[in-house]
Amino acid sequence: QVPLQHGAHRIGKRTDADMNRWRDYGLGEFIHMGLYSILGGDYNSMHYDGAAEWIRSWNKLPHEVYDNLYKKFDPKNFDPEVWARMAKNMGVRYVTITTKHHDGFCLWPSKYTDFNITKTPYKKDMIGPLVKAFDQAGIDVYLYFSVMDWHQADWRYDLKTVADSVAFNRFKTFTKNQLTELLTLYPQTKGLWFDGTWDNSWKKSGAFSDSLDQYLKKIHPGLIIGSRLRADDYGNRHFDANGHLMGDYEQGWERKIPSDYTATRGNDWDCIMTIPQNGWGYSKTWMGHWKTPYELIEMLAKCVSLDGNFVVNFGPKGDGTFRKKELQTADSIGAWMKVNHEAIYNAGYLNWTKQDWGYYTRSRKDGKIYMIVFNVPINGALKVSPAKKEHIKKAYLLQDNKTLHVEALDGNDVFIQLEQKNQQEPFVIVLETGQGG
Ligand SMILES: C#C[C@@H]1N[C@@H](C)[C@@H](O)[C@H]1O
Repeated sequence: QVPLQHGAHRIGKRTDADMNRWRDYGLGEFIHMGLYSILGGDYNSMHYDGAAEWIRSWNKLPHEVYDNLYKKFDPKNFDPEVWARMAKNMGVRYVTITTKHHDGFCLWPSKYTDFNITKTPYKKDMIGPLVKAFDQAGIDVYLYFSVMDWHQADWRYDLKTVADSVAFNRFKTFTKNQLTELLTLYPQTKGLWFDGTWDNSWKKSGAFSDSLDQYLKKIHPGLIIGSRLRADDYGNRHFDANGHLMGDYEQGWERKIPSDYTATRGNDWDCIMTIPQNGWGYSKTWMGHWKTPYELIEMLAKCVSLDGNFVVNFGPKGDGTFRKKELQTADSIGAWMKVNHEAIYNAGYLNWTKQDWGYYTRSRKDGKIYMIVFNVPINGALKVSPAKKEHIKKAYLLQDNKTLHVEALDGNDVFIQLEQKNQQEPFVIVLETGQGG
């Protein structure tokens, strides 16, 4: 064990009510909205082939042009109730909204910088109405905040000189002030989602990140902060020098999912996922493959089966509306969730042998076991190998309670026979089990 001042202060999962609620969400939504939403990945009839919200870093787009986009920011068709209804229909139980991305533009009336929404044609706060609308829809709100802030003169990528440290100390105060402002203005917030903490300047500020984490939780008890905020005494992020998670959940699963339960190290975690290959802000041209609803539902099932949550990202256009493909995706996921949410909400890992047909989840409420089936074998028989001493008493389809034939095999293995094999979408089988035998 390496002696650490600013490593993990808690070993193991948080067990308070706020974190138990987070653990049971299952499905979430991420929303990236900002000045980049105006450009949609294009400038001067050219298309930026990076992530659309990073277009300011494109050498074909002068910083001055980007930084003056605030003069055009006017989401005339933005309606927070529409956003909240879309999320509710999709079945999400938490939403993370960008308040300030790396460009430093604030979607709330911050008094710590003029680079904020009150200076735009739109003028009004967007965060407040969104927090209210989602909160009223029963969807918990988390606020995304980028520590890296390209607009702030005191931002530093590294701390090489005394002058760097003096400037960065001012930047730390600015950051703490803005975060205090957000939690004060929007007290319904359940957590903060930090980003832009990978540079050396922040890695060298482990003590500050530790004190900031503790300060924010003191002024907002129960606040949930993932592992992307802190650095330890040696600049390690997410896991300290002793391999312990620094945060309430692991926040490293960006566009990737753990391969198996071991990869989760038994921590809480969630995966945030783009519908296109990459790109979080609105892009007029979705590069490469964009995921179908069934691909996203399979990712959701896999995440929940490994004790995680799955968060789908949406990038509204500059006018405040969503592209048709995103609305259709939200609708399709919502239609599936309406029938099958019991296998997702309040559910998690089951230590039975993974089978090719799909994923197991087990309800944390009543222990019920679910099979979320994506691949029906040619013989129509789904193999189930329960853990020792557990045996299958009954199997039935969640959607219509139709009982399925269970054929005993060696030990307590069984085949669950499907009468028909032409399912058109993922479906759920509920298993009732007994002990002994
Ligand atoms: C890199 C990076 C950022 N992290 C994701 C959550 C997006 O905000 C992307 O711009």
